Amino acid sequence: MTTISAQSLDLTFHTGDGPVQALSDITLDVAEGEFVSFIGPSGCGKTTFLRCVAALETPTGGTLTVKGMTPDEARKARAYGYVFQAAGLYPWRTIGKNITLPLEIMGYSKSERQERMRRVLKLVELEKFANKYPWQLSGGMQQRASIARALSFDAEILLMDEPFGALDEIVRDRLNEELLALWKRTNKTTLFVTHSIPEAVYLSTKIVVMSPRPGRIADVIDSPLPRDRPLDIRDTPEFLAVAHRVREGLREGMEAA
Ligand SMILES: Nc1ncnc2c1ncn2[C@@H]1O[C@H](COP(=O)(O)OP(=O)(O)OP(=O)(O)O)[C@@H](O)[C@H]1O
Repeated sequence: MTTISAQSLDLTFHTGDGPVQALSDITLDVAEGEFVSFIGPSGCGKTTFLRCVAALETPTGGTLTVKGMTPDEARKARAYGYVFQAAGLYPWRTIGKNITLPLEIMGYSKSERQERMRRVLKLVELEKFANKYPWQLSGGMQQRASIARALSFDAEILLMDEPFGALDEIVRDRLNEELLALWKRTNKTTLFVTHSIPEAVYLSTKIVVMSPRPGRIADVIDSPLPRDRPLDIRDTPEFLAVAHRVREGLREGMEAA
């Protein structure tokens, strides 16, 4: 079943310096349970596309549906959770209270909030940290807490905008493995923005390679890799072949721009 469908999507920002075309003719279908990465140079519209899905931007052309609804209807139906590059946790609230905050706003009862908070902290293996404050956690743990918060209200779609961009490579590798395991357990449809070719290839069932000015799709790669992916799959010829195709797509996109 198609969860997200973009048909000939355009978005032009009108700025003081004239129009900026951020997205041009984006046509893409994302099936339920897929893990889709968006990769491309800075300014190619990756974040803008996610923001359109989240109803934070309004396209100026084309159509976009989320679970058969307009993005705004999907937002009201709480179809997605959003994870940003910075974990965005409130420093004065404990990890547990950061996670229950959106649930409180949504009107869940106290016992339901506690139950959900415990469940999602367990999913990201932070169950012992509910009473700690964000500054008592490492950057990677904070990002996991932020993922737990996005999962807490059972959104079917997870939107992740470079969630591991600020982390060192070893932590990032571990979080990639954990995210993959989490995705397999929860089967969430995931849209994931990254600048890293290995990260995109390791995580995704589909890789969308974008090119800049205006942001267009240069290539869409359906990954031939199995869903079970130990980290050392990155040394296999199949993995390297996909990585090569992504690199080619990025290069061709840059040359055409
Ligand atoms: N609110 C806005 N007003 C005007 N221009 C904008 C706005 N938001 C984004 N843009 C422009 O739209 C283009 C796409 O931006 P976007 O942030 O989506 O790119 P990106 O691929 O996510 O980049 P990065 O990898 O650096 O995060 C850029 O040229 C950006 O300057």
